[in-house]
Amino acid sequence: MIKLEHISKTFGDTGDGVHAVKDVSLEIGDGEIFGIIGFSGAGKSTLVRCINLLERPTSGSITVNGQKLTWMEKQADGKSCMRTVSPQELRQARKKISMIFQGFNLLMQRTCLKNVCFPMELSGVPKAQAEKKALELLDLVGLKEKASAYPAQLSGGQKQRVAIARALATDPKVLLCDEATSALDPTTTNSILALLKELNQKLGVTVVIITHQMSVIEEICTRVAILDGGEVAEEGRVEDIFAHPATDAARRLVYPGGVSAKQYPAGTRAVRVSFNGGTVYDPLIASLAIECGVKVNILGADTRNIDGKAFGTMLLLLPDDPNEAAKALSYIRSQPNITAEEVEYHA
Ligand SMILES: Nc1ncnc2c1ncn2[C@@H]1O[C@H](COP(=O)(O)OP(=O)(O)OP(=O)(O)O)[C@@H](O)[C@H]1O
Repeated sequence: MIKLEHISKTFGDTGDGVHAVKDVSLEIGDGEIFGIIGFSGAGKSTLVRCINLLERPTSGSITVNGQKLTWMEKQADGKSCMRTVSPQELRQARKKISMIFQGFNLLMQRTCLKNVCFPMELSGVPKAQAEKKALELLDLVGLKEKASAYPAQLSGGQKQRVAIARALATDPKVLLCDEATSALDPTTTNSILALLKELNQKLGVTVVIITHQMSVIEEICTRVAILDGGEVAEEGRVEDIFAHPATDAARRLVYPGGVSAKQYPAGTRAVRVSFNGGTVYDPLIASLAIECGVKVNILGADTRNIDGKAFGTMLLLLPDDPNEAAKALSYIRSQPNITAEEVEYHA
């Protein structure tokens, strides 16, 4: 379990410094794949780097794998001050909290095998034992045949696989992924996300992913926190956030293009249909035509399929005939897992 309590981080002076993270509290369960998403500058990297104290928070308590890494302590003058574990305890704790990065951070003069051996060398694991484990890990990430290749000879996706193998060398319980797929093309991104999901299931490792791409969250996370201006704007199950993005930040991330009615002429009647997790591709438009004899046009759509369920919104043009429009509206409203609102038009 990762428990963050009232984490704040200010760079520079507390007065006029940058408040990168403001009073963030989160709990991430063992074995979860948890996403932290936000726009550039929202404080994602800073927050995730607080989890392993690569960044020391200004205040707040951090507990990882049952161990308090920072905590607040009352002083004689009544003020609270932050305490941290000793450097030696932190080194031990970090073995169980690995991290991968957007830029892979591989050692370019070392072969893939030696890169994976590196954390084991630091821990004093005998060479033969380290090499045996490194080969197993390279096999696990599908790159055994690249053991003696150098990072420069690998593609971006392969480099990230080596970085993942290296991150697993200390048998971590937590894997922090800082924009780990942002430098990769969509196909490679998907293969790395599939690998992370597989490792989560096989090894039970807790995965924390920070990203600015909702598609990454959608692909593998079960829960997500949305950071906005250093604060948690929203937190919850991915499908709930997709169904009902309650904050402006969530709406901008979930539906960046939005579905706007403003581009259509005044007087047009339309209905905004929100899909709240029913079976995907329920043939709403077709059944409107067949069961009600009403034809509607799709003006815009921004829908997503998450685990076989439909989320998102669709803007439908209602027929000019008021009776037909009423019929269509009442049919749409009678459908399960759908909400419908008539859209107001402005000239
Ligand atoms: N070392 C630093 N010194 C001063 N300010 C910093 C430092 N690191 C981050 N910041 C500031 O803290 C804020 C949050 O930055 P952070 O990198 O955590 O955001 P982010 O959400 O990860 O952004 P991005 O997606 O662009 O990486 C930004 O305003 C940034 O300029």
